[in-house]
Amino acid sequence: SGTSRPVRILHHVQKVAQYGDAQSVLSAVDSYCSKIEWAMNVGDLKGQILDAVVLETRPHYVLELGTYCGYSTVRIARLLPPGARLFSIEMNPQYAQVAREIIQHAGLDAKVDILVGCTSDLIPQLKKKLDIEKFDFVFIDHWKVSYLRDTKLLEECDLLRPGSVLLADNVTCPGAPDYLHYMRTSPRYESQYFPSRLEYLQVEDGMEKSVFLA
Ligand SMILES: O=c1[nH]cnc2c(O)c(F)c(-c3ccc(F)cc3)cc12
Ligand SMILES: [Mg+2]
Repeated sequence: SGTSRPVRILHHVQKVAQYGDAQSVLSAVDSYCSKIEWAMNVGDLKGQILDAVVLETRPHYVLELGTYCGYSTVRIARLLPPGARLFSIEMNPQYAQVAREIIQHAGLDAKVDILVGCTSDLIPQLKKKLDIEKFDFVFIDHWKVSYLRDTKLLEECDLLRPGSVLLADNVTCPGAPDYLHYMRTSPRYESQYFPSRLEYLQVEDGMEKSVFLA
Protein backbone atom coordinates (compact mmCIF):
# COMPACT_ATOMS: atom_id res chain seq x y z
CA SER A 1 0.00 0.00 0.00
CA GLY A 2 1.20 3.49 -0.83
CA THR A 3 0.64 5.13 2.53
CA SER A 4 2.22 4.22 5.87
CA ARG A 5 0.21 3.05 8.88
CA PRO A 6 0.73 6.40 10.67
CA VAL A 7 -0.54 8.27 7.58
CA ARG A 8 -3.63 6.03 7.43
CA ILE A 9 -4.25 6.80 11.13
CA LEU A 10 -3.84 10.54 10.43
CA HIS A 11 -6.31 10.40 7.52
CA HIS A 12 -8.84 8.61 9.73
CA VAL A 13 -8.44 11.26 12.45
CA GLN A 14 -8.84 14.09 9.92
CA LYS A 15 -11.96 12.42 8.55
CA VAL A 16 -13.82 11.54 11.75
CA ALA A 17 -12.46 13.63 14.65
CA GLN A 18 -13.76 17.07 15.54
CA TYR A 19 -11.04 19.73 14.99
CA GLY A 20 -9.88 21.15 18.34
CA ASP A 21 -11.47 18.28 20.30
CA ALA A 22 -8.67 16.21 21.85
CA GLN A 23 -11.00 13.50 23.17
CA SER A 24 -12.49 12.90 19.72
CA VAL A 25 -8.96 12.56 18.31
CA LEU A 26 -8.08 9.93 20.95
CA SER A 27 -11.35 8.07 20.28
CA ALA A 28 -10.72 8.13 16.51
CA VAL A 29 -7.24 6.63 16.92
CA ASP A 30 -8.45 4.00 19.38
CA SER A 31 -11.39 2.92 17.19
CA TYR A 32 -9.20 2.74 14.08
CA CYS A 33 -6.47 0.73 15.82
CA SER A 34 -8.85 -1.66 17.56
CA LYS A 35 -11.02 -2.32 14.47
CA ILE A 36 -8.88 -1.73 11.35
CA GLU A 37 -5.17 -2.14 12.13
CA TRP A 38 -3.18 -2.42 15.35
CA ALA A 39 -0.63 0.32 16.10
CA MET A 40 1.69 0.94 19.04
CA ASN A 41 -0.28 3.75 20.71
CA VAL A 42 -0.44 3.51 24.49
CA GLY A 43 -4.20 2.99 24.03
CA ASP A 44 -7.17 3.75 26.27
CA LEU A 45 -6.62 1.25 29.11
CA LYS A 46 -2.98 2.17 29.82
CA GLY A 47 -3.97 5.70 28.78
CA GLN A 48 -6.21 5.92 31.84
CA ILE A 49 -3.19 5.13 34.05
CA LEU A 50 -1.21 7.80 32.17
CA ASP A 51 -4.07 10.30 32.74
CA ALA A 52 -4.16 9.56 36.48
CA VAL A 53 -0.40 10.00 36.91
CA VAL A 54 -0.40 13.28 34.91
CA LEU A 55 -3.33 14.67 36.93
CA GLU A 56 -1.67 13.66 40.21
CA THR A 57 1.70 15.16 39.14
CA ARG A 58 0.33 18.43 37.66
CA PRO A 59 3.57 18.90 35.68
CA HIS A 60 4.69 22.21 34.19
CA TYR A 61 7.51 20.78 32.07
CA VAL A 62 6.95 17.38 30.42
CA LEU A 63 9.36 15.27 28.36
CA GLU A 64 8.14 12.37 26.20
CA LEU A 65 10.56 9.85 24.72
CA GLY A 66 8.94 8.36 21.63
CA THR A 67 6.15 10.29 19.88
CA TYR A 68 5.02 7.89 17.12
CA CYS A 69 1.61 9.28 15.97
CA GLY A 70 1.23 11.62 18.95
CA TYR A 71 -1.56 9.70 20.70
CA SER A 72 0.06 9.87 24.15
CA THR A 73 1.26 13.40 23.38
CA VAL A 74 -2.39 14.45 22.91
CA ARG A 75 -3.38 12.38 25.93
CA ILE A 76 -0.91 14.22 28.17
CA ALA A 77 -1.19 17.72 26.64
CA ARG A 78 -5.01 17.76 27.00
CA LEU A 79 -4.53 17.56 30.78
CA LEU A 80 -1.87 20.27 31.13
CA PRO A 81 -2.71 23.69 32.59
CA PRO A 82 -2.15 26.85 30.48
CA GLY A 83 1.56 27.71 30.30
CA ALA A 84 2.74 24.12 30.74
CA ARG A 85 4.93 22.73 27.95
CA LEU A 86 5.42 19.25 26.53
CA PHE A 87 8.57 18.33 24.57
CA SER A 88 8.45 15.05 22.68
CA ILE A 89 11.46 13.39 21.03
CA GLU A 90 10.92 11.24 17.92
CA MET A 91 13.73 9.81 15.79
CA ASN A 92 11.54 9.00 12.74
CA PRO A 93 10.80 12.19 10.73
CA GLN A 94 7.71 10.64 9.09
CA TYR A 95 6.24 9.74 12.48
CA ALA A 96 7.06 13.24 13.76
CA GLN A 97 5.21 14.89 10.86
CA VAL A 98 2.11 12.73 11.35
CA ALA A 99 2.20 13.49 15.07
CA ARG A 100 2.40 17.24 14.44
CA GLU A 101 -0.76 17.06 12.30
CA ILE A 102 -2.64 14.88 14.80
CA ILE A 103 -1.65 17.19 17.68
CA GLN A 104 -2.73 20.19 15.59
CA HIS A 105 -6.09 18.51 14.84
CA ALA A 106 -6.54 18.16 18.61
CA GLY A 107 -5.87 21.89 19.05
CA LEU A 108 -2.87 21.28 21.30
CA ASP A 109 0.03 22.40 19.07
CA ALA A 110 0.68 25.53 21.19
CA LYS A 111 1.63 23.35 24.19
CA VAL A 112 3.74 20.81 22.30
CA ASP A 113 7.14 20.82 20.59
CA ILE A 114 8.31 17.73 18.72
CA LEU A 115 12.09 17.37 18.46
CA VAL A 116 13.30 15.07 15.68
CA GLY A 117 16.41 13.10 16.52
CA CYS A 118 17.88 10.42 18.74
CA THR A 119 17.23 10.74 22.49
CA SER A 120 20.88 10.12 23.33
CA ASP A 121 21.89 13.06 21.11
CA LEU A 122 19.08 15.44 22.13
CA ILE A 123 18.78 14.91 25.90
CA PRO A 124 22.23 16.48 26.57
CA GLN A 125 21.19 19.52 24.51
CA LEU A 126 17.83 20.17 26.21
CA LYS A 127 18.95 22.56 28.96
CA LYS A 128 20.72 24.81 26.48
CA LYS A 129 18.18 24.49 23.67
CA LEU A 130 15.00 24.82 25.74
CA ASP A 131 16.26 26.99 28.60
CA ILE A 132 14.71 24.46 30.97
CA GLU A 133 16.08 23.49 34.35
CA LYS A 134 14.20 20.28 35.18
CA PHE A 135 11.35 18.09 33.94
CA ASP A 136 8.47 17.45 36.31
CA PHE A 137 7.16 14.44 34.35
CA VAL A 138 8.81 12.09 31.83
CA PHE A 139 6.84 9.55 29.74
CA ILE A 140 9.16 6.83 28.41
CA ASP A 141 7.70 5.03 25.40
CA HIS A 142 10.35 4.75 22.70
CA TRP A 143 12.50 1.60 22.51
CA LYS A 144 12.92 -0.85 25.41
CA VAL A 145 16.71 -1.15 25.03
CA SER A 146 17.10 2.63 25.49
CA TYR A 147 14.93 3.09 28.63
CA LEU A 148 17.77 2.61 31.14
CA ARG A 149 20.46 4.41 29.10
CA ASP A 150 18.23 7.47 28.63
CA THR A 151 17.12 7.54 32.28
CA LYS A 152 20.76 7.60 33.40
CA LEU A 153 21.37 10.35 30.83
CA LEU A 154 18.52 12.42 32.34
CA GLU A 155 20.22 12.04 35.76
CA GLU A 156 23.67 12.93 34.42
CA CYS A 157 22.28 16.00 32.60
CA ASP A 158 20.66 17.17 35.87
CA LEU A 159 17.20 17.23 34.27
CA LEU A 160 15.40 15.62 37.24
CA ARG A 161 14.52 17.13 40.61
CA PRO A 162 13.33 15.47 43.82
CA GLY A 163 9.70 14.57 43.05
CA SER A 164 10.12 14.28 39.27
CA VAL A 165 7.92 11.42 38.03
CA LEU A 166 8.98 8.95 35.33
CA LEU A 167 6.32 6.70 33.78
CA ALA A 168 7.45 3.93 31.43
CA ASP A 169 5.21 2.04 29.00
CA ASN A 170 5.70 -1.62 27.96
CA VAL A 171 7.78 -2.69 30.93
CA THR A 172 6.16 -6.15 30.66
CA CYS A 173 5.54 -6.40 26.89
CA PRO A 174 7.86 -6.12 25.01
CA GLY A 175 9.57 -5.66 28.42
CA ALA A 176 12.44 -3.59 29.81
CA PRO A 177 14.01 -5.87 32.47
CA ASP A 178 17.21 -3.87 32.99
CA TYR A 179 15.18 -0.68 33.46
CA LEU A 180 12.83 -2.40 35.94
CA HIS A 181 15.72 -3.84 37.94
CA TYR A 182 17.43 -0.46 38.13
CA MET A 183 14.27 1.38 39.18
CA ARG A 184 13.32 -1.24 41.78
CA THR A 185 16.78 -1.48 43.38
CA SER A 186 18.09 2.09 43.14
CA PRO A 187 17.84 4.12 46.39
CA ARG A 188 17.32 7.19 44.18
CA TYR A 189 13.79 6.11 43.10
CA GLU A 190 10.49 5.05 44.65
CA SER A 191 8.97 2.71 42.05
CA GLN A 192 5.48 1.24 41.55
CA TYR A 193 4.09 -1.16 38.93
CA PHE A 194 0.65 -0.64 37.33
CA PRO A 195 -0.55 -3.88 35.69
CA SER A 196 -2.61 -3.47 32.54
CA ARG A 197 -3.07 -4.89 29.04
CA LEU A 198 -1.25 -4.30 25.78
CA GLU A 199 -3.01 -1.73 23.64
CA TYR A 200 -6.03 -3.17 21.75
CA LEU A 201 -5.17 -6.76 22.81
CA GLN A 202 -5.70 -9.18 25.74
CA VAL A 203 -1.94 -9.59 26.30
CA GLU A 204 -0.57 -8.57 29.71
CA ASP A 205 1.49 -5.37 29.88
CA GLY A 206 2.10 -2.72 32.51
CA MET A 207 3.57 0.66 33.32
CA GLU A 208 6.22 1.49 35.91
CA LYS A 209 5.92 4.78 37.80
CA SER A 210 9.14 5.95 39.45
CA VAL A 211 9.58 9.06 41.58
CA PHE A 212 13.10 10.54 41.63
CA LEU A 213 14.15 11.16 45.22
CA ALA A 214 17.54 12.92 44.98
O1 LIG B 1 8.56 -0.18 20.07
C1 LIG B 1 7.68 0.29 20.82
N1 LIG B 1 7.79 1.57 21.26
C2 LIG B 1 6.84 2.13 22.07
N2 LIG B 1 5.72 1.48 22.45
C3 LIG B 1 5.54 0.19 22.01
C4 LIG B 1 4.36 -0.49 22.38
O2 LIG B 1 3.45 0.17 23.17
C5 LIG B 1 4.16 -1.81 21.97
F1 LIG B 1 3.01 -2.42 22.34
C6 LIG B 1 5.10 -2.49 21.17
C7 LIG B 1 4.88 -3.89 20.74
C8 LIG B 1 5.19 -4.25 19.44
C9 LIG B 1 4.98 -5.56 19.03
C10 LIG B 1 4.47 -6.51 19.93
F2 LIG B 1 4.27 -7.77 19.52
C11 LIG B 1 4.18 -6.14 21.24
C12 LIG B 1 4.38 -4.83 21.65
C13 LIG B 1 6.27 -1.80 20.78
C14 LIG B 1 6.49 -0.47 21.20
MG1 LIG C 1 4.33 1.83 24.15
